[in-house]
Amino acid sequence: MPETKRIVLSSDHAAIGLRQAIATHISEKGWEVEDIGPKTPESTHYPQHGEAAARRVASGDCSLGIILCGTGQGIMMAANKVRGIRCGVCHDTFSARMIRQHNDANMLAMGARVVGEGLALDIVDAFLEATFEGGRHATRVEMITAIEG
Ligand SMILES: O=C(CO)[C@H](O)[C@H](O)COP(=O)(O)O
Repeated sequence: MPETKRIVLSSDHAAIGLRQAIATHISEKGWEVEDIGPKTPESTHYPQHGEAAARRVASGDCSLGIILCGTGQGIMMAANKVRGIRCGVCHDTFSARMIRQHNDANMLAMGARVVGEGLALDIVDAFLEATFEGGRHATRVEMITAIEG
């Protein structure tokens, strides 16, 4: 579990309802939630929301981030352009656990047009409850970081 229990949430227009459900769910579990996503359903652009959330994590302001769009893919691609970010798209609980345990992911992306709310909340729980195992996985994460130059 990270030291700071502050988490940033964001999304584009495709995932506002799911984002609000996740905010409520994780607040009830004691997380301080910084929800920086759009409040109204007008069409918007996922790269700006992915980048803004990623910068909150990269700066250390938030220890983790959860970002959403229709598929999770575009917003994940944007977040991973920010130095220090390791974000994976997960639509199953096994992957959500493993990106923390093996990849030390600091952001989770999901697609609101892919998963229903019940599964999405289970995925969030799996992500938040898992911890990085270190050891051989730390070597590999360091190799990912080295690619950033
Ligand atoms: O999933 C997404 C990006 O990966 C976006 O949410 C999706 O492309 C938005 O589509 P539209 O503008 O048709 O609502």
